[in-house]
Amino acid sequence: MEMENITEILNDALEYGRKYISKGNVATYIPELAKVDKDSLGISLVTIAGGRYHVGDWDKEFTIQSISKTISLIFALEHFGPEFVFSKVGMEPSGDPFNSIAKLETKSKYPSNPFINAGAIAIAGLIADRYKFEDYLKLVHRLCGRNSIDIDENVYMSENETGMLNRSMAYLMKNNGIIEGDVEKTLELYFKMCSIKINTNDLANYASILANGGVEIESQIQLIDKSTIKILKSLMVTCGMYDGSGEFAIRVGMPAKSGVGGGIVASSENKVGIGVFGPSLDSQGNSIGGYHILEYLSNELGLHYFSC
Ligand SMILES: NC(=O)CC[C@H](N)C(=O)O
Repeated sequence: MEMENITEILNDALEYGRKYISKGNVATYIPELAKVDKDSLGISLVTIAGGRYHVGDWDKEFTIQSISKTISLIFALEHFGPEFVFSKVGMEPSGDPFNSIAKLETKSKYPSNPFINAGAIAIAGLIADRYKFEDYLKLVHRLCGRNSIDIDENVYMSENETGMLNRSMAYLMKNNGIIEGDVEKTLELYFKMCSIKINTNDLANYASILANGGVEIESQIQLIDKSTIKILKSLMVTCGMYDGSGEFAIRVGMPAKSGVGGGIVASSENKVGIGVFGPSLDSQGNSIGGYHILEYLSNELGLHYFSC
């Protein structure tokens, strides 16, 4: 891949993404998130050869939100194994909004996949029974390459105070035997996971490990098992962009995961890891600027998994 003019391409991508900001809105259902600057936009890109590039608001911190669901899946797969994890949650896209409770009542007591809220709460339940938030945070530090990462207390409190739909799903799953332990402990862990503060550089570091088969670029250490990577990236392709995952697969073609804080993590196999941030969201809850930035980069740099 030609990387000489990468900063120029990133700046062009940023300007392209900026045009879409006004078509979206920041998340307001978590009151603390409504306070963020809608116009922020940043990109970080790390190549598997170790090149690092940043443009825009790449060092602005935002909360990781649903991107945390990928790291809790890694944590659960590596501590409990796939058989146990997938005895609690499915592997299929839901086709419903990320916070929908509907299918838990009408279709199956098992959440459709680990990346919708219900699925991630079920996985938080597995973790909360046996581990502490600090154990999870250590994995975040390792994957993002920064030990100073911590939670945003205000966002955590805001989610805990207002997350009644998440609370309802958790109690329904407790009733149905999906959550075995303490529901409030499960929710505390889930809300803390969502409230972790990161920047796009942290996401690009993490994404570069995904692009590099689980191996950290600098140390060449295998941080994530290859079998975990296979499951994780497959789910990122099918479910990573909520019920917009199908169109994203066509337009962008990278395993990715978004969060309502405005972040998206995306990786292109054996090429690059990318983190983008733009808190203005589309109707599905994906960063609208970030989505278009990734589409631009996919086209310009040939990052689509089926690009030829
Ligand atoms: N899609 C998201 O990023 C949602 C995460 C958010 N903390 C919630 O539980 O609703």
